[in-house]
Amino acid sequence: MTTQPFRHVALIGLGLIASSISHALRRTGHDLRITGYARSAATRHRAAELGLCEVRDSAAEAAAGADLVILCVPMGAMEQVAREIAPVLTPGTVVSDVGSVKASVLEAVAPHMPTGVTFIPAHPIAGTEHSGPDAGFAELFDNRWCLITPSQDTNPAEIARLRVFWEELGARVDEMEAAHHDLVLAVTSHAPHLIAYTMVGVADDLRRVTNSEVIQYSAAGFRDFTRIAASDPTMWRDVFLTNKDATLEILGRFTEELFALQRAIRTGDGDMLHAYFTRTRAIRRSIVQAGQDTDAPDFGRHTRKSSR
Ligand SMILES: NC(=O)c1ccc[n+]([C@@H]2O[C@H](COP(=O)([O-])OP(=O)(O)OC[C@H]3O[C@@H](n4cnc5c(N)ncnc54)[C@H](O)[C@@H]3O)[C@@H](O)[C@H]2O)c1
Ligand SMILES: O=C(O)C(=O)C[C@]1(C(=O)O)C=C[C@@H](O)C=C1
Repeated sequence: MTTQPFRHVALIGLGLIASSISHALRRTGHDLRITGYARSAATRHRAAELGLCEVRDSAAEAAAGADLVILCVPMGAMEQVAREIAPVLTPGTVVSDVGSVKASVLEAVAPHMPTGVTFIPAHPIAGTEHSGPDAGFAELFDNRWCLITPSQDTNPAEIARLRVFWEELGARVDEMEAAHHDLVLAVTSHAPHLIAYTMVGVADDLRRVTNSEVIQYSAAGFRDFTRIAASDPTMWRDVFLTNKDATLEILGRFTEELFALQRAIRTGDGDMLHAYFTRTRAIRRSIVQAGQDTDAPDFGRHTRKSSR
C-alpha cells in the first residue's frame, strides 16, 4: 500500500460520490482528516449521523486547512462552490471535482483559483441510480476508471498526487484531454441516460393512451435498459446543459442509425437487421470480455444489476 498523499480532504456536496469517497478513504486505514459540507441541512445532519466526515456549516469552513478539496456537487453548482471556497484556499492546495463533464468544469472553476492553488478535474466512471449520503459504499470505485483531465500547464507532481489518491480508493486512473472525455462520455453515458429517460416517457405515454398496465408488467429488457432512468434529475439536467455540443453530436448520429433501422423494419430488410445485430452483439460481448463489466464490483443492495 502506498502512502496517502493528502492529510486533510474536504468534500463539498455529500451525496453518492462524496459518501463513497469517505467510506473508501476510511477503508484504506490511513490517518487522515475528512471535513465536508452540503447545501441542505438535512443532508448535513444525515452525513454527521453516518460519521462520513466532520460536517461544517459552509463550503468555506469545510475547505479551510484542507490540502485536497473535492467538489462533489451537480455540474451547475461547481462555479458557485468554487467562488465560496476561493478565499480560504492556500498555496499548495489541490482542488479537484468528480463531475460528469470536464471541459465546462475547467471553465467554471479554474478562473476562481488563487495563485498557487491547482485545479485538476477528475471523473470516477462509477455510480448507481441512487443519490444522497446514504447511497455511498466503499467498493464503488474498485476496478473502475477515474479519468483525470488536467490542462497542459498543470504541474505533473500534483497530477501524480491525485492519481495516487484515486488508486488508493481502488480506481484505475488514466489521463485524457477534457473535450475528448466529454465526447467519449456523451456516447457511453450521457446519450444512454437520455435514451433511457425517453423510453420510460414513451412507455408512460402508451400507458395513458391505452389505459393499460404496460409498465407494471414490463419485461426484463425494459427494466434492465431503464435502470439508469431512476437517476437524479438535477444531476442529469446539468450534465446535458454542460455537455451540450457533444451530446447533440452523438444524438444526431444515434438518430441516423435509428432511422436506418426503422427503414429496414419498414421495408422488411431482414439481412440488414441481422447483420447490424450480429456486429453490435460482437461489440457488446467484447466489452464484457475486456473486463469493463466483469471486473465491476457486485453492488448488492446498492443497485439493481443490469443483465450482462
Ligand atoms: N451519480 C453518479 O452515478 C455519478 C458518477 C460519477 C460522477 N458523478 C458526478 O458527481 C457529482 C455528484 O453526484 P452525486 O451522484 O454524488 O450527487 P448527489 O445528488 O448524491 O449529491 C450531490 C450533493 O451536492 C449537494 N449540493 C448541491 N448543490 C450544492 C451547493 N450549491 N453547495 C453545496 N452542496 C450542494 C447536495 O446537497 C448533495 O449533498 C455530480 O457532478 C455528478 O455529475 C455522479
Ligand atoms: O451505473 C450507473 O447508474 C451510472 O449511470 C453511472 C455512470 C455511468 O453512466 O456509467 C453515470 C454517470 C457518471 O458520470 C458515471 C457513471
